[in-house]
Amino acid sequence: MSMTEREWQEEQQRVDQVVQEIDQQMESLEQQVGEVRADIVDIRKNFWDDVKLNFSDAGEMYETYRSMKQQADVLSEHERNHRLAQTQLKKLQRLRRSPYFGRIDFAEESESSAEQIYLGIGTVLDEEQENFLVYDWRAPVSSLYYDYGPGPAEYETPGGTVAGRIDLKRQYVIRDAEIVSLFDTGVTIGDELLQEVLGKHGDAQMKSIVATIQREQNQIIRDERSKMLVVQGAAGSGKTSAALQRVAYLLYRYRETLSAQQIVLFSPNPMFNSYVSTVLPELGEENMQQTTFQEYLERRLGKMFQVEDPFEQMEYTLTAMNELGYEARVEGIKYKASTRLLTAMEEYLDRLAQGGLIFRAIKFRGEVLIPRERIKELFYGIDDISVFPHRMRALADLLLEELNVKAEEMRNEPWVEEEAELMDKEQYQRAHNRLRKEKRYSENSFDDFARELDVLGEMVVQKYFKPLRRGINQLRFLNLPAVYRQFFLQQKKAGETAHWEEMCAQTVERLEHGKLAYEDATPFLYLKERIEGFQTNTQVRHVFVDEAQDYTEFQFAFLRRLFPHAKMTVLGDLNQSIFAHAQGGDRFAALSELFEEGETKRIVLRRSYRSTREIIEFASGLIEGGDEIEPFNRHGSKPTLTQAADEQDLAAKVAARIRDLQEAGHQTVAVICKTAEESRAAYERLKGAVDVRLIGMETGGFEAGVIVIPSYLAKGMEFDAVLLYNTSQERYGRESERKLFYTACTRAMHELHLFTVGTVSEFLAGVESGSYERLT
Ligand SMILES: Nc1ncnc2c1ncn2[C@@H]1O[C@H](COP(=O)(O)OP(=O)(O)OP(=O)(O)O)[C@@H](O)[C@H]1O
Repeated sequence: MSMTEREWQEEQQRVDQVVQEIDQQMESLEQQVGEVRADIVDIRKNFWDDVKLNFSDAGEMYETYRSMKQQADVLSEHERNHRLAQTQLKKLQRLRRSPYFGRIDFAEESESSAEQIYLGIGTVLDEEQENFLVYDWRAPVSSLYYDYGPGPAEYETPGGTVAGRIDLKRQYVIRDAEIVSLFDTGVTIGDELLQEVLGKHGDAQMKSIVATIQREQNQIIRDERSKMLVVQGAAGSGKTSAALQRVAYLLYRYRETLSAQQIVLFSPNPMFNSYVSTVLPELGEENMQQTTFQEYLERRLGKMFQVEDPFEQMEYTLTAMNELGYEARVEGIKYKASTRLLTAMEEYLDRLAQGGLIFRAIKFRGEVLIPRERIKELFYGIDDISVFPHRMRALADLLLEELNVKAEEMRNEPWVEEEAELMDKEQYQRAHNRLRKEKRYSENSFDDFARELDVLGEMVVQKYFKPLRRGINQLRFLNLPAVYRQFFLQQKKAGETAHWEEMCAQTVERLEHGKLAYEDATPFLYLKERIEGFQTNTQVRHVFVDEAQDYTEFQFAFLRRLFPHAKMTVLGDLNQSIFAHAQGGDRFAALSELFEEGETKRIVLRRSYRSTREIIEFASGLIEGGDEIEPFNRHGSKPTLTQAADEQDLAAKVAARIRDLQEAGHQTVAVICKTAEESRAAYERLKGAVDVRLIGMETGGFEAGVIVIPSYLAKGMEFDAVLLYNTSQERYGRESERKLFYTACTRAMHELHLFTVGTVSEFLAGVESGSYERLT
């Protein structure tokens, strides 16, 4: 539908009016901010003048304290207002540039005339503070815009459902207060606008999608009922985008009670954190907390072990297939990810309750003070067979008592007396004072001297025992690595396992070297927590897990326990299950068991927005069920496959393609290699010919330009153009590498180019030969 000249003018006039109002509000806010700032400076300057300082007696002191506290309170209240005003000011600045992006004319059932509802990233009220010039996109009424086209429509409010009719749905692109484009749309939010948004070049930062949120995404964003929201979404279907918009929505919906600190996003790697970090600030919201599961494991276990990270494990599974013990390790990775291990471990814990825990002797100056057997005896002698953590605490108390007895005995040992004699004057004085206070001095100076020595001896022993006591309080007498090891020494073969003994032996050996493999980290931590007591986080209200296909069932069970008061939003794509532990089956099904029946909701996203139709059609041939993925109708050139003669030819051809892509104006170009090893080699070959950056685990940030990156690190991100460095059968031949290959292809927005030396991967057999172009 085309817009008449007059309509356009009228719309621009309205923009002008709103901008005027925003200007006024900004002006008065700025003035307010200025005043508050002046006040703050003033208070700070006069802080000590305004409080009455008087410390002469208790009453006065209290007065002084009160007056100081009052001043401090006034100051912090002012500072809070200042911060709020400044946030508001920033939001208005953004709104001034682009006050809204959508409009619906909605007539409630009972009324004949429609109200015009404009949607932007924040609320703008008119001068009287009565009418909404712009509604926040998260307001209840705004969901109409995302859920319906013209015709009957309804939305939920806290007070109930409001039904009516949409007469018009219009979209705007406004830049610097000028309407750039304007169109009316049907049910789905304008393909035109989406086309425009998606056709753009990518940059190093993820964008907000408020203006074009799709109906099925809106369901995810606004869900308030589910305790567990599970999203299975195709590559590029907007899972991460929806998750971030959902955070913004929750912060708005529960603004009185929920803060950004109470929301945690688990992301795949630190680089990803930087990639998504601008989305929320762009919407005028504070960022939620971001972490990786590895970061958590490190924090909990890093002092005890050298903990392997998931990408090291990945690199091993992708490169070490010819090494001894490879199969056993991969088998172990799968077993240790499963709830079979969880069950076996629970049984083990039941056995441990009766006997078999392993302790460390408490040693002092190289000698055993309390032997292991004694600790064991004490532990299993505790009558109360309640839960482990309580028994541990009781044991610690018994050991502390035992330690006191030892201290008593030790007091008169020669080394103690020697140390006591070496004590300085001050310490002597303290011993003296103590005896006086306790009225233990007699008239006999010889006895008194002995007593003094006794007290000094006690002081010496106590000083030396301090670390022991601390250790006992931290339950360091428990030998957890040995307890974990023992499990693998005793555990009988579980199910279909061809390399059981070898896997167990490997596990035991690694632990003996102070190493904890990634697959062992969560089970180990679980065992530790079950025995010592779970450390939970009761502050967090919402946990988001992105790239959820990478997590094990075991890890989910763990997260659930770690955040007992949180709702969970779990987003992933089973077709991108690239870890060895994650092959096959609907692994999200088990998630519903973490909560009560009816508390879990599943949403499936089939539409893919990232890549052109040509790229999706190519990539979906690589996986089973790929035909269920619906490409968004945006066209580009067909993917290409270039045959290279050898490694040198390969690098030359890749470099030439990179130059072409840069000339065509692509900002972000990724050369994706299978492994870190291959990435390094490719980088060495390319760096002389083109300006490239090598990305590894330790890379924290993400910038525009050309990068060389291992496949598993590129996960979750997107690039204007993707070049797959070497897609030979040798590199991508094992069935377990299929999803890795697919994941790499789906990182491309506009162009996808494959290169190969020798026979190309068999995975391409599933792809229609017409869907890509062969080059030499
Ligand atoms: N409603 C939308 N409007 C505009 N762009 C969208 C929309 N939904 C998704 N996109 C765009 O599609 C691309 C892919 O989105 P996103 O990274 O969130 O997908 P994903 O499902 O997390 O992908 P993957 O599983 O491959 O990591 C991004 O560029 C995003 O901006």
